[in-house]
Amino acid sequence: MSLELDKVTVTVHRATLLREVSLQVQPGECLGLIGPNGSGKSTLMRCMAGLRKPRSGAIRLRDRSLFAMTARARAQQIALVEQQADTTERLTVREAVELGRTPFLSPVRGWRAEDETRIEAALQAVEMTALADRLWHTLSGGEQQRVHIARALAQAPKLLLLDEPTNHLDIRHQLALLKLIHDLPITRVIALHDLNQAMSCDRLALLDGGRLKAIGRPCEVLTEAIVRDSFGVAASRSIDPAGKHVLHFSHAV
Ligand SMILES: Nc1ncnc2c1ncn2[C@@H]1O[C@H](COP(=O)(O)OP(=O)(O)OP(=O)(O)O)[C@@H](O)[C@H]1O
Repeated sequence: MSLELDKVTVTVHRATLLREVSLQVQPGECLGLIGPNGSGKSTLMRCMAGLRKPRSGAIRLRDRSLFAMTARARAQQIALVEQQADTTERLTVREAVELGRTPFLSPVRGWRAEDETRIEAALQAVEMTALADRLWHTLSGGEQQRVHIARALAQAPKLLLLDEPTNHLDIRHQLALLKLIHDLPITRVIALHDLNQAMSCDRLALLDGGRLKAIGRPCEVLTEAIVRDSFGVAASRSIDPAGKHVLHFSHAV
């Protein structure tokens, strides 16, 4: 599922949050979204999910305008895991994950065995099967985050958008989640703060002050000069024994 943004500009009152951002996400690609705090990553994610309409510019999902689609049609294709998601409902973990199947249900299309299978697989993928009957509000931050991801997986999206999904997760669950995302055969956009984790994406898009500053292969985008300029950090880069580029940060500049 391809996604194309053409000169997307978002304003709030007099502030411009995104300025003429144009990019294409190719089918099956994992595009990492990086940038300092406040650079516009979450705003761009919400635009890509169809939750925020740009003031100008176009967003097309496989050649179709995102905003010409109904919310239900969008939800059948796109899943978004937001940075801060909460619910006041008294839900169990399983019920929270079942919400991922809502876009596919209708009066003529009830709950099926296929939905059940997807719920079980999603719970298993994030290692939450054992906690399936626990109440959502009793979970830790990291466990809640894993449930959000399970809900998005249960949605079986063609485009998966993840806004800092490793937030709250311990290092084992961070690595397990990144591997899970890496192995998914669908189009993915993932906002990450950890620049070394971002190195594993197929390509990176760097936002700075609401503008797209660079897009390309991770080793092209995350140069020492760009890290200094956009993130204000002195860094050096090396290649580890597995052939992966690794950034070493020394101090703020
Ligand atoms: N409703 C709003 N009114 C005014 N400014 C806003 C509004 N929403 C977001 N902003 C501002 O827009 C900018 C971009 O915010 P956004 O959340 O997209 O950044 P981000 O790159 O995701 O940041 P972070 O890395 O801190 O999560 C920020 O400066 C933020 O303060």
